Amino acid sequence: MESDKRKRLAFGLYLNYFVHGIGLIILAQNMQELGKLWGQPLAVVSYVISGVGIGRLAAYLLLGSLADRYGRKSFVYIGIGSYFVFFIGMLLVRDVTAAYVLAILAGIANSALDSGTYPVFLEMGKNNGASNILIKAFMSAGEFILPLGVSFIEVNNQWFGWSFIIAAMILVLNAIILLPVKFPEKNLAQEAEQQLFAHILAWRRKSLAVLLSFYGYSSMALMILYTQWISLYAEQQLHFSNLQAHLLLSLYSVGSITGVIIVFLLLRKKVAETTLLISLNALSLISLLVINLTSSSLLVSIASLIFGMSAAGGIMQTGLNLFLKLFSKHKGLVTGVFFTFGSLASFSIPLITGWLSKVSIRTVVEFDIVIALMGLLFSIGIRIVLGSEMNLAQARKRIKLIDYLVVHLLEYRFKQVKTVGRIKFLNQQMILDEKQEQVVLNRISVQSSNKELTPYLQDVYRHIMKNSRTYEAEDVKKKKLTK
Ligand SMILES: O=C(O)C(=O)C[C@]1(C(=O)O)C=C[C@@H](O)C=C1
Repeated sequence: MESDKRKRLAFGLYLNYFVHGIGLIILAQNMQELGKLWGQPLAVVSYVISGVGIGRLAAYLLLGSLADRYGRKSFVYIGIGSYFVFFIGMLLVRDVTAAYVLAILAGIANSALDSGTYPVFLEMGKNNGASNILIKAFMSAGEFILPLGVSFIEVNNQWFGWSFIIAAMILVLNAIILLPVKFPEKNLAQEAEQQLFAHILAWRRKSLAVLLSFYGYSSMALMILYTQWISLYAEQQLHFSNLQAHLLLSLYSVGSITGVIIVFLLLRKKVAETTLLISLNALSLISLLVINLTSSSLLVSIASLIFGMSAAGGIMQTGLNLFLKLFSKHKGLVTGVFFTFGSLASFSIPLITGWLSKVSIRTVVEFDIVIALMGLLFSIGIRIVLGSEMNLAQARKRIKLIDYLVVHLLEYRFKQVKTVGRIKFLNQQMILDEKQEQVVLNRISVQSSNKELTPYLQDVYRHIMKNSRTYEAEDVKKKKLTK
């Protein structure tokens, strides 16, 4: 794919996620206005918002598997179209049932975009899935800008619907940007990837699918719980001022954006996904423990920043990337499965924590520690099942080190061979010693711990000994000449 087209495609796809970031919070940010429009109390508006989650849950698996069959572009367009109807429709409908249907449509839009987009970035290839991490950055930018826009509109006494209209306009622009772009051939990079994962046995693949799906749940749950409860926890349990308590969430967002950049750069440097999963999950566990164990506002603030960086810096997307690479024939379906588990978290965590909060808000935060621990265990499990040899660049780095050692050992061996050669020359013995060569080859067979490798090792040694003979002969010839 030419670089201009590639840039245009990436830009369009990212811009969709900027709008999606807006879509994620636009209903919550306009609850009062929407309530007025529909003549309903806030509780009913909140009920409508839950429709988004239902739409997601219903659509992910179906759309994901269809996206594998019918190509990605149509699904990106289904996403754009559904979101467009959602944004405009929300301003037009006057009854709650219609609004609920539109909310479900937003959920469908979300799943269509995801199933159509995440696989594409991997199929564009080249940077180890780092581009998928930037999706998160564009979402965060949308989530960051919308509240500012909403308060700007409010302060200037403008119509609340403008933010909906602007979001819809960006979608129209996107539809135009993406129209002439050809998406990469489905599963183009697949062959190379499959080579890399071809050795993974069926039972390992099954265990990895289960672990990564659970990781889809835990990584989403970790963030949802934190953002929902941290301010209340800081105010009620740590006795922070209202401002300090809300600042924690802002620090979390700043951390999240920083984390996205860090994870992006690390993935480009070919750091293995499993290394990132383990270290970032460990970091989010540690920061939650700090938040739980101290009430110092400085420490808690730093911990909130680090938690945002580690738990919300694209680590969920990193898990998805790994999942996609392992099952590269079914990228759409895998995206669907992963986010179905994520949606289950968005749906169940508010229910579970609502119930736990009756005990205390501290218990709720403790529950987040349990989730972080589970996430860490899943990551370690994934690393163990996968083995550490799955990253091409990393494996090559290890080979480089091994070759360095082998070259030095061979040099040392040739030095000894030279000595043997000179002794044989003095004793007027033949250079070729078939018996000795057989001794060497037998020894290799005894020494090699992997019997599958024995014939290869013996062949390597036949070549080494052939070269030893040539080396010995050359050395002897030189000696004769200098005599
Ligand atoms: O041990 C010897 O006689 C050698 O010359 C060394 C060596 C070897 O590389 O191991 C090389 C040539 C001989 O045919 C047998 C063995």
